[in-house]
Amino acid sequence: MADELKKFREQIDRIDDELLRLFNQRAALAQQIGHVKGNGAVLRPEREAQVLQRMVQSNLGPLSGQGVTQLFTEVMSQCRALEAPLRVAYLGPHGTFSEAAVFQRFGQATDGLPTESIDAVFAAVENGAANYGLVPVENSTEGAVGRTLDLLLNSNLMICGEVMLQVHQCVMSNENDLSLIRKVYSHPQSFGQCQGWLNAHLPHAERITASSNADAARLAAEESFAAAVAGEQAAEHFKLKVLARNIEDDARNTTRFLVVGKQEVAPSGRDKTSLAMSAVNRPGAMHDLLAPFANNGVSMTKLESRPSRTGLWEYVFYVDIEGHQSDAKVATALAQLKQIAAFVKVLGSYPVAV
Ligand SMILES: O=C(O)C(=O)C[C@]1(C(=O)O)C=C[C@@H](O)C=C1
Repeated sequence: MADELKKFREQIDRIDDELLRLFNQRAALAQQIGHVKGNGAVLRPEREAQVLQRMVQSNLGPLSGQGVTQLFTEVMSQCRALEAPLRVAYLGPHGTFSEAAVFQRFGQATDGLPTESIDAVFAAVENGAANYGLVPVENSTEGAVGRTLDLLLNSNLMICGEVMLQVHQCVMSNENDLSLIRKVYSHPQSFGQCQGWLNAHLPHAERITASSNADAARLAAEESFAAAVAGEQAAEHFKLKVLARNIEDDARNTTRFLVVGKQEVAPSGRDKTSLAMSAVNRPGAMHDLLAPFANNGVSMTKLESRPSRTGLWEYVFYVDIEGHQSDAKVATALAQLKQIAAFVKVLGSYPVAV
């Protein structure tokens, strides 16, 4: 048994030596690419998406597709950081799901900049304090994030990418046992996602709303007999014990985030285009707006409406379509749409989340 273990570990050592040599060879190439780019953008979302897709497709296992994605995200993160530091603004404080989404997408060699609001994320990118921003746009249980949609409409920033984060909620506390909990802090959205579990396991604990999950964890850390519902990252940050994991009522609970920046992203081969549009006020106008997509064989993956804020009962429609704005079909559909819509703004073309 001991002999066998030793033999396997020697093989692993040899593989690690080889991996290290190859990682450094890859990193040196990234440095050379950095010089070729000069002052151009270091982050190339389309290239990163292609690298991840190719690796997932060629993966023969036993590593999972998600595992391969995580490994290569970190490899690219380290390589990219040798070209230039990457600063990404997000909705803070430390310990939020937004922070987790930043590191899931960009890897650990990233400088995260927590801000106080979604507005402040946009402002940080606009004024150059951050290279990119990451903002929540919709949750599978709670729906659209209106503030993000409104800001996209009025900002010059473009959507450069999307991130899908599986949201797992935990109960965390200074206490060791659920039976001691008298108060639970959380953000209203998280309470909404965990109602069933809380009713079953903490029916008598008072539920107190906090401005973010991370703030809930901070409050719970300052008290006895209190707990917070938040992501595991908040427990680590505030040194709380996790008393229960995955307490969300829907196990598929997912939040979609957008990466915003000043860059137009080139096609990756698997892209989405987001746009905002409004119809002239006459019968059938909405139907007409959707016709260019159907007529050109462009699939719509999302349709969301928001009050336009310019007149009573006028709406802006947010649409996601498959394909890049430079694809022939998409370009034709957009040209036709511009002829008939009262207003159209392309918010960006970007790779589908890998
Ligand atoms: O191909 C590039 O442009 C690189 O800079 C290399 C690399 C990588 O590590 O593969 C790193 C950063 C870019 O965002 C894309 C890819």
